[in-house]
Amino acid sequence: MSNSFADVNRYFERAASILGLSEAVKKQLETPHREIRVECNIRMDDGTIGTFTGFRVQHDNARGPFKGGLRFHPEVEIDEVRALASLMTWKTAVVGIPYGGAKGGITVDPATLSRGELERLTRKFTAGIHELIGDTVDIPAPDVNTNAQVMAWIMDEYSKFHGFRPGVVTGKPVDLFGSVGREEATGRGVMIATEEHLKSQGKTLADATYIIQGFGNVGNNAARLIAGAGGKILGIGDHTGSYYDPAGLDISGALAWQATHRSLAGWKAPSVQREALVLQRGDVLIPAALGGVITPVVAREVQCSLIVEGANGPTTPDADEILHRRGITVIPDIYANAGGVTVSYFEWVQNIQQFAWDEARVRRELETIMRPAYAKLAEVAQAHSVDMRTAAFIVAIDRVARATELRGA
Ligand SMILES: NC(=O)C1=CN([C@@H]2O[C@H](COP(=O)(O)OP(=O)(O)OC[C@H]3O[C@@H](n4cnc5c(N)ncnc54)[C@H](OP(=O)(O)O)[C@@H]3O)[C@@H](O)[C@H]2O)C=CC1
Ligand SMILES: O=C(O)CCC(=O)C(=O)O
Repeated sequence: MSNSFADVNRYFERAASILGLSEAVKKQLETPHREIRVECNIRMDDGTIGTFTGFRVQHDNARGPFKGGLRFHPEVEIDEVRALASLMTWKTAVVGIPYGGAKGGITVDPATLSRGELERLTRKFTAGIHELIGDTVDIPAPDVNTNAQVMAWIMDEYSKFHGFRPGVVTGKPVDLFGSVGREEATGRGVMIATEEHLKSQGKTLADATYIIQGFGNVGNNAARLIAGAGGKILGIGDHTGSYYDPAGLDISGALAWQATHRSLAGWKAPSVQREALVLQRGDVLIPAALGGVITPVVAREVQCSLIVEGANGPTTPDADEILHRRGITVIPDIYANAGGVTVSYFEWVQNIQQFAWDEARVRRELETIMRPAYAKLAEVAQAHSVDMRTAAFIVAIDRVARATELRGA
């Protein structure tokens, strides 16, 4: 399952036509600025040569340097990277941080590589794109199957060409100019987005039950934080196992199991089929794995009344329409999962200032961005009588279009 650029552009078109943008401006905003494809040949541990393909799509930089994660996954391909890059443009605009949008990826299953092979591949990719990234140009960060260590290798490889520039990537280890709070930031942002919406309904996080698909960086931090705020998590799952208990799952137990076994496989809790997890009964569904998982078939059967998109592009446009008709509210990815890039922004600011913030400050500043952004979307949704996704795209496109016009051709 992957994201498609055409799908993102259906959402774009819907909002752009409400804004009354001309065809020329729409085309300018939709079209990626630059697409990089690099062949990465590395020496494998067994002495053979491994050939992998890496991509970086720089979608738009009207509002600041290109910004977005790097994904290592067997399904990475150019159309998906384009889709994810454009989502980054709209995401950074929705939360009003001074960036454009980009995304990268390498078509590889990192589980099949040794640590040494992974490092050589990361360095090869960095060497292939180093002239086109930089702390004022394009700033990668973690995404699916990449982490702080991968960012450290990118920073180190980049420094061989350009000297010490820690702001070239974010999501670095805290011991290597990373920011406290970046690791959990996307999950924390998902929690804040959920809390804001529940608040608008007169409820708290503790008043709802949750199903979370994906138990990686986004999913497990969202689960931990929501459970910590009193929310009852009924369902969780990763690639290896899905679990559902209407009485509530022991999230601390799941996290401890994952920490020692590196996945949820074998965890002792009532299990369900992987595809069935998102269809179970609960109040809030948080997809936090891959794109395209909420298809029209799923949308017709989902039982939760609120979907908070931790993943990028989890809902296809046809499914989105069905959810809308069924009265199911969707808090869209470009707002709901923006906590990660927001704390990446804080990391970049700290790198530039060479001054580290404490965790309390990171959390406080994240709240001051995420909470008013929700209020803005709710206001626009009401003013235009549209759903929250269309409202988010209206806010984002308006900001990017204004910056583009002010900068001129
Ligand atoms: N990391 C970040 O800061 C941000 C991430 N996102 C988005 O959030 C989503 C998750 O990213 P992230 O948490 O970083 O990635 P991770 O690689 O840390 O985790 C991905 C999770 O999804 C699970 N998964 C993969 N395929 C399936 C499947 N078919 N069914 C169920 N679970 C599956 C993985 O399971 P397993 O480990 O068993 O393979 C893992 O638990 C992505 O869409 C990403 O683009 C959005 C904003 C920021
Ligand atoms: O932290 C970042 O720069 C980007 C994270 C990301 O890839 C995303 O928000 O989808």
